[in-house]
Amino acid sequence: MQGAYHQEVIKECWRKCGCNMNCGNRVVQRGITCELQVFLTGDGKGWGLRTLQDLPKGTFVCEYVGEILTNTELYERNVKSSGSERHTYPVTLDADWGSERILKDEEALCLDATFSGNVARFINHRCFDANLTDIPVEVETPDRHYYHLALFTARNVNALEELTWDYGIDFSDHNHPIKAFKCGCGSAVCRDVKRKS
Ligand SMILES: C[S@@+](CC[C@H](N)C(=O)[O-])C[C@H]1O[C@@H](n2cnc3c(N)ncnc32)[C@H](O)[C@@H]1O
Repeated sequence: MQGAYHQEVIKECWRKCGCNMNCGNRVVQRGITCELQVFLTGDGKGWGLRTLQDLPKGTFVCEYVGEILTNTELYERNVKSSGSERHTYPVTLDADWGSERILKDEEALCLDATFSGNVARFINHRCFDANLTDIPVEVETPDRHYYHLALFTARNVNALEELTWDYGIDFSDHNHPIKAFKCGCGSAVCRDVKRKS
């Protein structure tokens, strides 16, 4: 994943720490605190998400919420809905960080926001220089098979700026089970250049 602000994993305080909810190491579990707005982008990307306040670099914006599926369940869901265009992109959870073990498909988890999610499902993609970056966060459970995926600002973001995230799509991979959209991120380093020509 891209972003100027990136660290491997955040472990937030939990019930065994003896602190309370005001502890400075309980950020993601307190939920969204900045003013966000879903808006119509008007540039062909459909709905998007923007901030209504200036956000300094490193601000927690929101969690990426979705149904937790195994890769096998996601594949079956995709097969059943083939033909209808997908409007959300499942996020693969890189479970077992730090371990050399390669997970089997039926074990590997992902978050699918197609039927159930939060405002993060309105965040549009931007190649490379997106203003949000994702950081795995361990909240409450030390189980490394599942973690929360939190989105933080990768730089200072001004009020009314659209919030964007690099979905990590390989636009040249035509064999991927999910057909990529034609990217209109507008980035000078857009990865979808060949498809446009
Ligand atoms: C997670 S949704 C984002 C919210 C979406 N714009 C909506 O109106 O619900 C992902 C979808 O948004 C659109 N999208 C996101 N980023 C885009 C981009 N850079 N260029 C064109 N379309 C984009 C694509 O249709 C994609 O399938």
